[in-house]
Amino acid sequence: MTDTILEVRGISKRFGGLQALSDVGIKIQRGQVYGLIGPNGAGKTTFFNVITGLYTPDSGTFELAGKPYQPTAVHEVAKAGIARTFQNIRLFADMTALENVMVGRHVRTHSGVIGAILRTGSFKAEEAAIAQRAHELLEYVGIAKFADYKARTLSYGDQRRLEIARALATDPQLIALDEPAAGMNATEKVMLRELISQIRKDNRTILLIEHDVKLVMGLCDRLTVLDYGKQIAEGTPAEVQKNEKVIEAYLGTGGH
Ligand SMILES: Nc1ncnc2c1ncn2[C@@H]1O[C@H](COP(=O)(O)OP(=O)(O)OP(=O)(O)O)[C@@H](O)[C@H]1O
Repeated sequence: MTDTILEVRGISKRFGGLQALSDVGIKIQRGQVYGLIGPNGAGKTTFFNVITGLYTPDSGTFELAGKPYQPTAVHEVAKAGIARTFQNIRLFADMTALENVMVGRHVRTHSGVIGAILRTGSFKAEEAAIAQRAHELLEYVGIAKFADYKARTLSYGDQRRLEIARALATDPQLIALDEPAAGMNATEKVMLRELISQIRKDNRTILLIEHDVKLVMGLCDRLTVLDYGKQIAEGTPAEVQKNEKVIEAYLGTGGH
């Protein structure tokens, strides 16, 4: 078994006259927290959208756990083992927290639509198991007490935790978090950091887009820095922090 979870090479994506990504490649090892940073508009979300099947790249190849992988449809990506959260939270607002996590879990179930309509014995048993697993995940992310609350009534920070629980429900090989700390206060950020560390300790691999540089530097094993769609640096946080191009992109005339 390979230790590389995701390897992508040569990803390019153009929107009209704008080259959003130019020949970007990353390699994420099992158990790593891998960061993706860069100034506004650098191409981070586009990259996430490409690897999770929302955008079709103009070029590039993908391997997931050593096998060729084609991120076509979003549900296929989840089945293949990549789960994600969104910069703009995308929960089912009028469903309970528990139901939101159960939806994520259905990616891994077998009874299917016919079983659901006929409410067969195996369907009911499977639903009970899904509900139990969903409860465990709500506990894991620290919001079990809100299991029966509608998602929209949860605080911003708790909604982000709920998105993480829903992503974990698919049993991903890789969980991709798009700006999980956005809009969080300092206390929520500390809790998020603990949660991400815990997810890693539990042998999950994490790809993280985050604007909070302190959070990224503290959490990531390696990171890639994008600027205007180009990969300007790759390495450990210590290496990246010293990189001239990175300093220029964030602080110099290239800052945008
Ligand atoms: N669907 C789209 N159509 C046209 N242009 C797009 C589309 N999605 C992104 N872009 C453009 O591609 C560039 C990269 O955007 P992207 O959202 O990937 O950057 P980002 O690094 O995630 O930025 P931010 O930190 O602000 O979220 C931007 O110039 C953006 O306007």
